[in-house]
Amino acid sequence: MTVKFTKMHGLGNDFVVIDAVTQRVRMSPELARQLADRHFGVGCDQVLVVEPPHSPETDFCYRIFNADGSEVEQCGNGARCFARFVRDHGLTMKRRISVETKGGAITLRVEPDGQVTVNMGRPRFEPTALPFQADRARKRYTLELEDGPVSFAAVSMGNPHAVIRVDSVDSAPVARLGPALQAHPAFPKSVNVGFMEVVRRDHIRLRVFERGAGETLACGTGACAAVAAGRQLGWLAERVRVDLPGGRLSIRWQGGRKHPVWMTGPATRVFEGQLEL
Ligand SMILES: N[C@H](CCC[C@H](N)C(=O)O)C(=O)O
Repeated sequence: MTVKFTKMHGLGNDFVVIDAVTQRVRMSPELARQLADRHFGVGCDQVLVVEPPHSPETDFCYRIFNADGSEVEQCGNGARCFARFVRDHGLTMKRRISVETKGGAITLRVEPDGQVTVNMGRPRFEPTALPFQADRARKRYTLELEDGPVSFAAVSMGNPHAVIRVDSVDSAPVARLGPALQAHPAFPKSVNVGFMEVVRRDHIRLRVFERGAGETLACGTGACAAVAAGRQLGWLAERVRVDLPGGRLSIRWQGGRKHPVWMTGPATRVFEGQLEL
């Protein structure tokens, strides 16, 4: 069976995007792994599958599979690429699109300049962001790892994040600490590990070792989690420029439990292709 796909990226965080609205596609963890393989498949950090909505309030459903085949709750860069994909493929003419994900419904706005603004929902700092029980009031946790204690903020953007403040992202031990935290019993579902350098109150640099994909060139939910954590800890302003290895995102969070995190950034189409499944 021939299935069309589009290769896209959000600041270098790359995706294979498949229209399962007009095509009959049954995604599986095994197929996602095959598609994501950079030698035997197309190659990507995540596979995104666009499906019809389950509820009348939303326009679409979109499913997210990491390169390791795990299906996850949310993907910020993927959401922007999803919005561009459904318009480019004539699945909608809307500029304001609502979509269901495993982590909840989000709304997207395609700007006249082609950038996409996403309401990523409210950040959650409760221990639900951490499977182990912890003091709700605590804004940072410390775990004893082999190399010593590591302090981090725990934030859920629908998917789990641990945000570590570092002096410099260039020298941050991303390849060592990322996997160590992900393997820790405190995170039985693993975790996305962000390394945040605060340049100014309105500017951070960030690297993210992602769950199910390793270090990526950008992570949208990671940028939202880092800004929410930094603001919660009093280090950041409401509007923050986030510089990731693959480029820049604009993140805004007013703070407080009621307000969502807003993310604005690009969505790029690389090529169209087709698969024999
Ligand atoms: N690796 C993430 C999913 C992709 C998130 C990232 N690509 C983004 O842009 O938010 C997880 O397992 O929760």
